[in-house]
Amino acid sequence: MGSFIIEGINNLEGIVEIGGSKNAALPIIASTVIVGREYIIENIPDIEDVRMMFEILSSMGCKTQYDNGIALIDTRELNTHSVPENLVKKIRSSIILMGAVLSRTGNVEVAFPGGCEIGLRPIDLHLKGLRKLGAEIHEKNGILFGSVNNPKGCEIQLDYPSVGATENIMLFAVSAPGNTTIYNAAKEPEIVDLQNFLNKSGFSVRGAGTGTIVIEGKKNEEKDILEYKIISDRIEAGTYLSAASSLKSKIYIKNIEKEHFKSITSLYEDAGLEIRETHETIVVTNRGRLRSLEKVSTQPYPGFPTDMQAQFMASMATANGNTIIEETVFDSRYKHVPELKKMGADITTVGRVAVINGVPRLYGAEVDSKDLRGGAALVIAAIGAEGTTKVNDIYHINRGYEKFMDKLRSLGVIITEI
Ligand SMILES: CC(=O)N[C@H]1[C@@H](OP(=O)(O)OP(=O)(O)OC[C@H]2O[C@@H](n3ccc(=O)[nH]c3=O)[C@H](O)[C@@H]2O)O[C@H](CO)[C@@H](O)[C@@H]1O
Ligand SMILES: C=C(OP(=O)(O)O)C(=O)O
Repeated sequence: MGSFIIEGINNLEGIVEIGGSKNAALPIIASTVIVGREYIIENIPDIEDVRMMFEILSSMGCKTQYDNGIALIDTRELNTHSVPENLVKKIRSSIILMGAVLSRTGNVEVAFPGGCEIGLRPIDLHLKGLRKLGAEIHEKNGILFGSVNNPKGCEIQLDYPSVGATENIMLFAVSAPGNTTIYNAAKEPEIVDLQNFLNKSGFSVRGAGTGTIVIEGKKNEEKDILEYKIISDRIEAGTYLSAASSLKSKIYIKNIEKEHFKSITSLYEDAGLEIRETHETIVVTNRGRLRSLEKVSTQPYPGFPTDMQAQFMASMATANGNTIIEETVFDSRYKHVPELKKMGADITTVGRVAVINGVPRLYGAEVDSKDLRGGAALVIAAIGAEGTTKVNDIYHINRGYEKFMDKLRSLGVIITEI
């Protein structure tokens, strides 16, 4: 399954360019099936999850080509409403195809999705929303069968601002006649990107980025080739920021949308990183050991993202003092903790709370990556550790980080893949 070997070093220096956002690209690629046409989408990250989404679309009769960040997608010949079970189970965003395929064909068959194992991850809010819009959905042997005769816009109050449920409902509501209003919608920048994409496609969505999204359902017969550019990945940018945190470093992080990751930069500034912003670049300087922070809770956007929790924990593992982290979004997202402890970290978890007692140095060890961000956090920890670290099962990391090894090398990290 592949491993990284990382030699601990003394400082990071260089420039790293951030790619397109995984969590924006995946639902946008899924939404291309709603209208059969050709699309040219730029800034698509070169990652395993995207390759998987292309494989799903290809298996359903669509054509996809990808080269150097640009995808050509042709969904005119979609020939099934059945999403292949083996592929659906590999990525989380495959569930978003439910709303998109229902929109296009009025029917869908899809298994429960995969993705990182970071808790229960039910899809009750997706199903509740789609049903309210008129879909009939039942489950048999782990497969969801959906059909719709008379979709109708409606008001949907989400019990929690779920990213996936908001996206799924948007993709079905765009073609359900009448207005749909989603209350307590997720506010993530990736939702705004999806709205922008849908509007450019000829649909009518407004309010994304706030808790209330209004979708005017309508027939969309646009046929022209559609061009779009995905936003950059705020979590990838945050991950390189965390790489600078345990060493004396000066790195330039390019191609960012800095307003999207204010909650990340402000936390690292509080911990002692110097961050200077120019238009699309931030310059991060670390002059020594970071300070611990009293308490950090993960929250839906605009709060501190759960997708940065593991990397932030790796940073705080060598900070001066104790930090408390509370993971409020997922119920089981601490699988990186036992691995960080193998490297000498002093961390105790009780339920969703982790107490990190910063130690002066971590040391190299053999550790296992259990999920995407947890795996990245182990690499971050290894960069500042004394000695050699072997991080196993790096396919988790490759799901969501584009050219991770090459980008780290460009910052001076001594890393090889075996
Ligand atoms: C591909 C993608 O975009 N993944 C992101 C998306 O995941 P995802 O869309 O799965 O995350 P959600 O926002 O839906 O989940 C947040 C919380 O809501 C719960 N929940 C969700 C749906 C539901 O029907 N019922 C329910 O109880 C989940 O179990 C979890 O505890 O947002 C997460 C939260 O920012 C990120 O960590 C993921 O990187
Ligand atoms: C949890 C994540 O991804 P997914 O929802 O695709 O599993 C993530 O990107 O951190």
